[in-house]
Amino acid sequence: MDGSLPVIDLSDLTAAAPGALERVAAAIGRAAREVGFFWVTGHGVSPAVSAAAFAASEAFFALPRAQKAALAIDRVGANRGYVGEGAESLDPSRPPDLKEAFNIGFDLPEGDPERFDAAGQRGVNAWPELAGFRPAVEAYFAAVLALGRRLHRAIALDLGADPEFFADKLDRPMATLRLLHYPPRPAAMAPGRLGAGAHTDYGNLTLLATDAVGGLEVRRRDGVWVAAPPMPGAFVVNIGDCLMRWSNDVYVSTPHRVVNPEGRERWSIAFFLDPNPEAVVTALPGCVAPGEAPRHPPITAAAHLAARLAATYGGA
Ligand SMILES: O=C(O)CCC(=O)C(=O)O
Ligand SMILES: [Fe+2]
Repeated sequence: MDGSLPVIDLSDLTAAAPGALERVAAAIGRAAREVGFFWVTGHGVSPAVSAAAFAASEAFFALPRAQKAALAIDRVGANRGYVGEGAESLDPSRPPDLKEAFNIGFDLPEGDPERFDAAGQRGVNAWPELAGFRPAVEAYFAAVLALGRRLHRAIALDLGADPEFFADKLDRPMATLRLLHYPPRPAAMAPGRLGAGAHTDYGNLTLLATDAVGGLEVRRRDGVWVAAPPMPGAFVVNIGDCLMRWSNDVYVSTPHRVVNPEGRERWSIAFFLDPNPEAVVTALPGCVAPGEAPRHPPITAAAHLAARLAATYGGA
């Protein structure tokens, strides 16, 4: 593999054609077991919606530092808000990532008793004062959430469950959209510093849209890092740790990283889809051989995510 990840065309699924779910389920199942990463085309997310989200992201990161800092994640809470350059190490053994990010979460409506929670995943988004930013980002959020849920129907089928298995585990998800901005690699930089250090993603699925600059690298099964060149209009989808656990490790959550390009900025938008906080993550029956025990004990999705986030921000 030279970085050419499998490409799965979802056109039939998007159009609800007969047999499409079975075909896509088989293709995703193969990619999820062998690589843990694949591209999707024909996904139904409008190019205009994506372009508007990228434009909103560029406008946000161009704001004066103080305006971004006013929305800092430790002020906003609940994993929402601005993460400045140097604040995060996706690979905690390396110097901090050379990137900045803005997180938008799945908000429950006003008056919902679970709109806030003590465990820190539920909360309310903070928005910059930028005309058009919020509607552009919310439209993109809704589009990728719908796509993520559609992909889960195929995944459930592939893992031997009913296609609707995940529906009530993703109706109030811990979903996070991250606008990401990678500055060009500076001339003098701490050795080993990357845009995003090697990591696996924490949740069920990640849907990543990148610009045409490149820099994403994926670790092959044999340990070799390969570049995953951008594919305009497509999403990179990868399996996260939580879905690997649902699948009893049948699917792989594959390490990846971002190397900042020389002399160029890079923008990407990652959408992390995690289950509802109270969903109990436990191996699907179809993934456990008769007479064998699941490889991991059950855990709530909230506890799983909290543990992974704590490690990244220099905690546990
Ligand atoms: O920006 C990218 O291309 C990838 C980012 C990523 O892997 C992450 O934020 O988890
Ligand atoms: Fe990632």
